[in-house]
Amino acid sequence: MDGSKGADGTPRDGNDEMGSNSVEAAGRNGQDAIGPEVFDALRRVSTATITTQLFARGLRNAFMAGLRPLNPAFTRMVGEAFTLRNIPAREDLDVLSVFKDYDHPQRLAVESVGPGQVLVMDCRGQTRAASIGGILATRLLRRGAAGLVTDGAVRDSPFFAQLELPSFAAGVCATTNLARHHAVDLQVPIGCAEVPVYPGDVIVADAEGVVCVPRHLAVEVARDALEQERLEEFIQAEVEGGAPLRGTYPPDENTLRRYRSR
Ligand SMILES: O=C([O-])CC(=O)C(=O)O
Ligand SMILES: [Mg+2]
Repeated sequence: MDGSKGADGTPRDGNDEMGSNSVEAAGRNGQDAIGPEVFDALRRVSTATITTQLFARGLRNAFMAGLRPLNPAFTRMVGEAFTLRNIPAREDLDVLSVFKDYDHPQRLAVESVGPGQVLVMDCRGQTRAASIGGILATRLLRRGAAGLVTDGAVRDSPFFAQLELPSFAAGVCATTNLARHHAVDLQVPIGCAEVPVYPGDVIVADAEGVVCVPRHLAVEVARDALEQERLEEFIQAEVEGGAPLRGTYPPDENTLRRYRSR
């Protein structure tokens, strides 16, 4: 990519407070190389901005439409995806006694999510049973998880409304998971709200919802998203001050000059 321009075509200014160099260095070594400054940057930008940055790179299906935060006081979330895939339940297999096995995939998933990771569950959009409940979510919190995401439902939702763990779901349903879901695989590619999620992708959420950033794009999206928001803050102030859209949004050369010399 042209070093002087962001992915949305807007120029970057020089005083990048995240420090582009340190960020790019952090991403060089592949799977284990996303630096904390990248997560910090993604935590500071909106999911809307991130979807624009992904769109500019050809990715149009990254936002998990329809998922809502369960505790409006805890929506900011950034972490690597730890995935759990469910298939439809079968009555003869999915009975209460399966949980006598502490290594049941649903329980194993909860006990495997690492500090800073986000448990992302594929429930095929099926909300007529819970995918997780309050006790398991509490365990995730104690393990240091960054949050949980499901395209199914949760049970114990009044508890989730108080829980200090960012949690996003497509609905609420008191019925236990076994009624609809059979947990099968951990750490495999999944679909969540029709969005592909690969283990290790970077999951970002705010009050609007959840977006999945493919891992290999996390560094540049974080960098360019910060710059997009700086510019948009300026544009917002211009529009609040009475500026018309023409020349302002998107900014023409005049507006950009004033932005750069502010
Ligand atoms: O059966 C479940 O989904 C688990 C549950 O209620 C909980 O974790 O509190
Ligand atoms: Mg419960």
